[in-house]
Amino acid sequence: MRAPDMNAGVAAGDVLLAVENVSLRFGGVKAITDVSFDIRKGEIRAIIGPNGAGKTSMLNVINGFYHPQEGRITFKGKTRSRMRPHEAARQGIARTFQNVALFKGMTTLDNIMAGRTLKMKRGFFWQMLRHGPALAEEIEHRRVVEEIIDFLEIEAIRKVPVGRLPYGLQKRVELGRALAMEPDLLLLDEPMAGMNLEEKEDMCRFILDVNSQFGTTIALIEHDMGVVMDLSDRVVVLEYGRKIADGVPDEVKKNQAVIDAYLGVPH
Ligand SMILES: Nc1ncnc2c1ncn2[C@@H]1O[C@H](COP(=O)(O)OP(=O)(O)OP(=O)(O)O)[C@@H](O)[C@H]1O
Repeated sequence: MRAPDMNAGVAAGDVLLAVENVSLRFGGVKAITDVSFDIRKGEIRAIIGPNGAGKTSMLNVINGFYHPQEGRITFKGKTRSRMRPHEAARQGIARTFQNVALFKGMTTLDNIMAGRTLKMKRGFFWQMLRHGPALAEEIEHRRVVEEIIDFLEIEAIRKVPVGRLPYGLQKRVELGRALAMEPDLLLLDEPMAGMNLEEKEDMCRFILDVNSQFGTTIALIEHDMGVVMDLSDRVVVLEYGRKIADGVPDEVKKNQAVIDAYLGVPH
């Protein structure tokens, strides 16, 4: 697979996405309160915190699903006002979900192909004709998809409907579909949830390989602290919607506020 587009003048290590003073409320519930952090190009950034801390809400703000009442998001140097998820996807943000969100009756191949939709330039009419430029485009999409299948080692299940696959493999297909968008920023919501040890180890390896081989920047939510500390370059910690720590894993591990949050100590 080609490395994702290194466009937009964002050099490795520069800020790819900035979250500034974001607050999000649902009626009287404060899901996020005045949170700021950034994600640098090329890094693996973890967002952690106890249940209900606001992690999923934060991913939903980043990918345009929720619109915060306050604060702003800057991606690749552009500050957005309101943006819909498909616009975020078009700008290079892909995501996977806490519970697998695939077309269960469709094959692995078709699910990953569905991830290419945004990249398709020719309209429906041309695609139907499967002729000339549309055919050339389809061949190119196929090539990328086959490379992803190869990369994720799922050749054996390419024609299997995903509903029949074990959970760990479904999660891998979901990762494949997100990769098919060739994103600049990949958001993973609990990529190891519900997996056994072997499946977790596989997923860790794929995440590290996506990051190192394609240079894809990754932000992930994960509850398994061992995984978080092993995978991440930097970790931001939320509790009750507020940021309580931000730093490299070794610092965050020793942070008293983080230890208290995980032990449920009130402060
Ligand atoms: N759509 C919504 N409507 C109302 N309240 C919501 C909504 N989404 C989240 N919340 C509330 O916002 C807070 C943060 O929830 P969120 O799901 O972002 O936390 P989380 O850290 O991802 O939790 P978990 O680890 O349990 O998935 C919670 O109090 C939750 O009940």
